[in-house]
Amino acid sequence: ASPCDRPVPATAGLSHDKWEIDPAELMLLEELGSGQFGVVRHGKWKGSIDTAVKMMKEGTMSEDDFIEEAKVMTKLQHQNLVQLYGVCSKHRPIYIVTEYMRHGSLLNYLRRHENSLGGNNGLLLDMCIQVCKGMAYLERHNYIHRDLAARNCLVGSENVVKVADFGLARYVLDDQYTSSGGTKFPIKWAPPEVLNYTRFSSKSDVWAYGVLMWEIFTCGKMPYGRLKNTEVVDRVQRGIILEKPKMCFKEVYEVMRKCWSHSPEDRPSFRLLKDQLAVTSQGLL
Ligand SMILES: CNC(=O)Nc1cc(-c2cccc(-n3cnc4cc(C(C)(C)C)ccc4c3=O)c2C)cn(C)c1=O
Repeated sequence: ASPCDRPVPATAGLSHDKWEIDPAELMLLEELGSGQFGVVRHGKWKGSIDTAVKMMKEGTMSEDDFIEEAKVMTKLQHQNLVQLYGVCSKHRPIYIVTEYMRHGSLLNYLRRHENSLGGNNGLLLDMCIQVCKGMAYLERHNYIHRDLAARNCLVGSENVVKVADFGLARYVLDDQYTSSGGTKFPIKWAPPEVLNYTRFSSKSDVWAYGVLMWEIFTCGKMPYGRLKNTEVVDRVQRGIILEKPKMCFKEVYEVMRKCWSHSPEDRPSFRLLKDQLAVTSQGLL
């Protein structure tokens, strides 16, 4: 449309593309690792703000759809969500710039600190509660994660835990990851309705959250051990659930079991889980 008949955007933010970051303001530092979309580096934004910069490998992501969604994602702000600062979309590869978490993934943190975390039910339960708060915020905003797991949570200073990469699963082009038959599909975190119909919802996130609680209380064990994906699908569909981790209070295991109710309606919301875990935590500690 010609500029004259294009409506003036309601808020200044829209007109100045405030989700667009000028790459000249970014200083790229050491490599942090690589994920579904390629290499991620530590970076400094405007000279002082610590960031993580995902450099999107060509062909790994439906970029235009993501750039559209980024406008929504930058508005999701909570102390237990890894903040999306913005994108550099005027060049290729595009960059996704987020908050930096100094201790890396929760899964590696649990495995590295098993000895000090092992007996500390208070700390482990606090980690569960932090993730639950982040997920309750997403639930309130009708936002589904689609790949909640300890590997997709990050740890900052003072044992802060935040949920990362929420909603990004929708933009992955690798069908080994997106189709439930694919080798990269997170079968062990998926409820029956996702295994059978890929029907994602906040209640499928709640199932995955139960598995994440199990990961936390086992200090990062692989759910179902070395069972093949087909064996896990069979067990989940027959209602066989993960056993209680040795060091876990039975009241906490009860919460996990509710997250693994076969039908989504019987699973608690994150809102309810948050309150239940707070009560359990006061009762036990
Ligand atoms: C020492 N500190 C750090 O390492 N800190 C950090 C490491 C990473 C990091 C590094 C390498 C790879 C990945 N990674 C992992 N899994 C992913 C999974 C997906 C989905 C779509 C499959 C869910 C998408 C992107 C990623 C992804 O970028 C991350 C998050 C990100 N952030 C914010 C940090 O503070």
